[in-house]
Amino acid sequence: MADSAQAQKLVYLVTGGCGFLGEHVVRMLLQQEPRLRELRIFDLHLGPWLEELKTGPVQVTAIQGDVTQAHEVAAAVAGAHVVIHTAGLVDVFGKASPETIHEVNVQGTKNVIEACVQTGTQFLVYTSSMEVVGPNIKGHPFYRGNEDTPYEAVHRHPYPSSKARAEQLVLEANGRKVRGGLPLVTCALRPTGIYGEGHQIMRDIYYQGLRLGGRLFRAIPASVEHGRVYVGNVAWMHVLVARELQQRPALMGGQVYFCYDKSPYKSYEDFNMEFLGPCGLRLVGTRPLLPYWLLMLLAALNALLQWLLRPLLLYAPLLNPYTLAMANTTFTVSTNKAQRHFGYEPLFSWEESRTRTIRWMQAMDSSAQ
Ligand SMILES: NC(=O)C1=CN([C@@H]2O[C@H](COP(=O)(O)OP(=O)(O)OC[C@H]3O[C@@H](n4cnc5c(N)ncnc54)[C@H](O)[C@@H]3O)[C@@H](O)[C@H]2O)C=CC1
Ligand SMILES: C[C@@H](CO)CCC[C@@H](C)[C@H]1CC[C@H]2[C@@H]3[C@H](O)CC4=CC(=O)CC[C@]4(C)[C@H]3CC[C@]12C
Repeated sequence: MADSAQAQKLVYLVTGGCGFLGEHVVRMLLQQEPRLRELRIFDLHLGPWLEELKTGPVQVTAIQGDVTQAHEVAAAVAGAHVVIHTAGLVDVFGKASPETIHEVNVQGTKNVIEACVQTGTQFLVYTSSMEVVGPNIKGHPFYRGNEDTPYEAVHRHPYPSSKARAEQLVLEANGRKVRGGLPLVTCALRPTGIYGEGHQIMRDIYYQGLRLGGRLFRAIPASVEHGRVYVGNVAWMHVLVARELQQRPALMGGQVYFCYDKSPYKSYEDFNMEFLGPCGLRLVGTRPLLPYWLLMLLAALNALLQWLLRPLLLYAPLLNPYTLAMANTTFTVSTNKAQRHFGYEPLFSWEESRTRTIRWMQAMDSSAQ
């Protein structure tokens, strides 16, 4: 609990607070951070659900803005004690140009750092990604690794390259003097593939399954493990890290933490079936139905079609050479660094995470009918 001197004194800013993860961080802060006085939510697109939050005891300030615009960021950051920077362009499907991805993820992060320095905000938590590590372009497995596991991180795709550069900038900024002379304290959280209520890709896969008559066809061997973590636990880690960073700056400043919980190690497709199965979908095949070379060919064909059609329309299917490589390369984490450094334990068990996700999918299903 908060000590009385600090009760309801703090101003937090969440960038990207209307996104999939951002909304969970916002709601978690309101539930779990008793020292909050004001919560600022900064996003390119504000959600209508923000209105319901404005009736509670914490002042909720919605700010429509763009992280690529330094002056908008500085205005939002001024007077905040803590910034949680989750805003980002998450695109591995070729919807946005590499320049736009760089602008939002790298320049946007630079703007957030500079705003903290100029306005005197001392604590910055950055939502990074497992992708800053891998899987790398060589397809090397990362099997239950931790933050110190050696791995050749080599990126070509704009999304992981931009996340890696932004993370580096955030970590390098740790210790810089902010206005007033105090040191900036930063750290980065690296979620693996996040799932849970509001997950757009899960929604897309679900509707794809419905279009295919309630079936999905196995494309990836069941033996390939893909790390997943429940959105509620990722949000909880953000809240805890932001709180503890203020108590233990020397230990936590400049550190990276993978986001983890008790979700089981499975292939991307088998894991999704934990939710899609109870919603009536079936995964056909115990082994991939198509040989890998044929999948690669289809993925390459999709990439070619995307390029050819670009002047006319946006063709951005789930399967492309990058997403195929992601799904087909083992990448799982096994670590207790967050527990050791700031006492993190998952707030939601696997059973609860699964039930909540299924309930959300079933509600989505009935509202679609
Ligand atoms: N979804 C996943 O599995 C993972 C996501 N992440 C990271 O978590 C963060 C949040 O991702 P999601 O919630 O999945 O994505 P999302 O797309 O649902 O949320 C991102 C939010 O940022 C906002 N945003 C985008 N460009 C902006 C700009 N120029 N100015 C202000 N706001 C802007 C969007 O409007 C959106 O509300 C991202 O930084 C992403 O890289 C990391 C690991 C896994
Ligand atoms: C080959 C298809 C056959 O079913 C399946 C294609 C699945 C892909 C769309 C996903 C497989 C792995 C996902 C990524 C992974 O979970 C890590 C991520 C981290 C992030 O920071 C952002 C999201 C993502 C890139 C995630 C995106 C979707 C996949 C590539």
